[in-house]
Amino acid sequence: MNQVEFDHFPCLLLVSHIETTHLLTCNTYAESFLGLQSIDGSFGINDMLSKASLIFYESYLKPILLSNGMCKEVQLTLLTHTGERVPAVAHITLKEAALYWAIYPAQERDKLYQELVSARENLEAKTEELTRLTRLDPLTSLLNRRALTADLNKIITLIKRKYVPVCLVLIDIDFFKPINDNFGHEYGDEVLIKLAAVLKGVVRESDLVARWGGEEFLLVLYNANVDDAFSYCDRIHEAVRDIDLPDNKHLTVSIGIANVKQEDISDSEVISKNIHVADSALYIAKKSGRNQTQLVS
Ligand SMILES: Nc1nc2c(ncn2[C@@H]2O[C@H](COP(=O)(O)OP(=O)(O)OP(=O)(O)O)[C@@H](O)[C@H]2O)c(=O)[nH]1
Repeated sequence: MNQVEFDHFPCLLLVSHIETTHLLTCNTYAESFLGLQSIDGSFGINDMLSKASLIFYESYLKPILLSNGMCKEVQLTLLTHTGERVPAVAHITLKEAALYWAIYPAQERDKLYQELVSARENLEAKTEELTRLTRLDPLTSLLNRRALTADLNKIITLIKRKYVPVCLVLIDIDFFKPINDNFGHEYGDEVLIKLAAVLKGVVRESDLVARWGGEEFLLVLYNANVDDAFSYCDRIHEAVRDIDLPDNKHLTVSIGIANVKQEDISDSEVISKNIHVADSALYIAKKSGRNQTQLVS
C-alpha cells in the first residue's frame, strides 16, 4: 500500500517494534493525534498508552501476541499530545518483530454507553417510584386498599408456617360528614391527613396502616393479641382527642377489632371474613355511642 492510501484511514495506523517498543511508522491521523513531528525512534508505544493500559499491554497483550500473533478488540486508554485520556479499541497483529496497530478512538461510544447507563438508572428509579406511588393513597400517603390486601396476604402466608397473633383494626371517624359540611371539604382533608399521622405514630414498623375507604382506616397489628390491640386503640383514642376542631370540639373515632385466629388461617377467605368481623365490631361501636373500641370474637 502506498503512503497516500495509508493516510486516508480515519483511525490510527502504526507499526512498532515488539522488543524496543519504538514506533517505526504511522499514518498522518496517528501523527496529529499523538502530536508527532517526525518519527525518529524516540517515541515508543509506552508514550501513547496510559499507565494502566501499558501494564495491561506488558502483562497480558504482549504474551498473547507472542503466542497467537493477534489481539482483537482490545480496550485501551490513549494519551493525546495534549495529555487528554481517550478510550480506544485496538486490533494488533504481530509480523516478524513488528506490531501492526489499528486503533479506533471510542469517545463517542463511551459517551453513548454512559448515557445509556444513566438512562437505564433513571428509568429504574422512576419505575421504583411509580411502583411505590401505586401502593399509596395520594392524600395521606398511607398504603391504599389494594397494597394492604397484598401485604396482608403475605403476612397470612407467613403465619401459616409459624403462627403469630395478628389483629385487624378498623377505624372510622365519628360525624365526619358534619365536619365536611361545616368547615369545608379541604378542612376535612386536613383532618384525614392529621389522623393518618396519628395512626402512623402509634403502630410499629412491622404493622400495616392503610386508608381503607373515604374516612375509614385499617391497621394490621403483627404479633399483637387482643389485649395488645385494645391498648393500641386506647392510645389512638387519646391521640385523636388532640386533633382540635374549630367549634371547640375534638375529633373522635370508633374502632372495631378482629383477631385472626389460628384455626381460621387456612380458610381461603380468612382476610375478607376477618375484615367483615372488624366491620361488625365497628358497627357495634357506632351504635353504642361512638368514640370507643369494640371486639367481635
Ligand atoms: N374531606 C373529605 N371527605 C371525605 C373523603 N372521603 C369521604 N369523605 C366524606 O366522609 C363522609 C362520611 O360520612 P358518613 O358516612 O355519613 O359518616 P359520618 O358523618 O362520619 O357518620 P358516622 O360514621 O356514623 O359517625 C362523607 O361526607 C364523605 O363525603 C375525602 O377524601 N375527603
